[in-house]
Amino acid sequence: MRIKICGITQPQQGKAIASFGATALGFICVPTSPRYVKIPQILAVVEKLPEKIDTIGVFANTSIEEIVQTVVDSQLTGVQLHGDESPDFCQLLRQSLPKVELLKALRIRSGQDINKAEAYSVCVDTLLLDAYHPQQLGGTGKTLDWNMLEQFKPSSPWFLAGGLTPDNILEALSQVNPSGIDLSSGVERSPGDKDLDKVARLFEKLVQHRS
Ligand SMILES: O=C(O)c1ccccc1NCC(=O)[C@H](O)[C@H](O)COP(=O)(O)O
Repeated sequence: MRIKICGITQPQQGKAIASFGATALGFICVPTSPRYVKIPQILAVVEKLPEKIDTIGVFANTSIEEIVQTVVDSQLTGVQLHGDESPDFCQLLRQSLPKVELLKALRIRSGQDINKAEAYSVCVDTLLLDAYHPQQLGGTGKTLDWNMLEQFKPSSPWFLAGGLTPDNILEALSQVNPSGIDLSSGVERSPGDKDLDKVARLFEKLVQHRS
């Protein structure tokens, strides 16, 4: 299972989280977020990481030019679209970045939002299901209604996100079967400042899940 820790801002924390076993780190490229990082800050983290880890830039409702520039300059391996981007936008971005993993986040409020998944499955590599919040796009700490996802089996791989913590991860994984999990505020001291003790506890729980 892929394990993505999102909202990384500090090189030493990124390196430590990679050594615990994260398979992907996320960088918030959304200026209104308290976890916002610019290109030099992302590069400072990326340069300390082992090559095999995925590095994902998270964007929302911005231009293709801005995304491409950030991906190239920050040496990112993936782009997560976390706003209201349409399938057409995803397809255009794919043409500009054919070798970069493309993820589309869907913020789930109802079954209707889940039904949108298939339209994106054909134009992105991976889906990410996050909780809906009326004011915030992500990093909200709100959980999804996992019951709604018990039968969710899209044609592309998908991450479960939204309010996951070391305390609830086993319960979540007992109900749903994602290809990966994504955590941010559940392993933080404050926005952008990861709590390495919580990250360690998460990986202990994931060992229990496997055995
Ligand atoms: O984390 C942010 O501040 C953020 C801001 C704007 C768009 C997306 C953002 N985060 C995206 C993520 O992938 C988070 O990991 C995801 O929303 C889960 O967050 P949490 O509920 O805190 O685990």
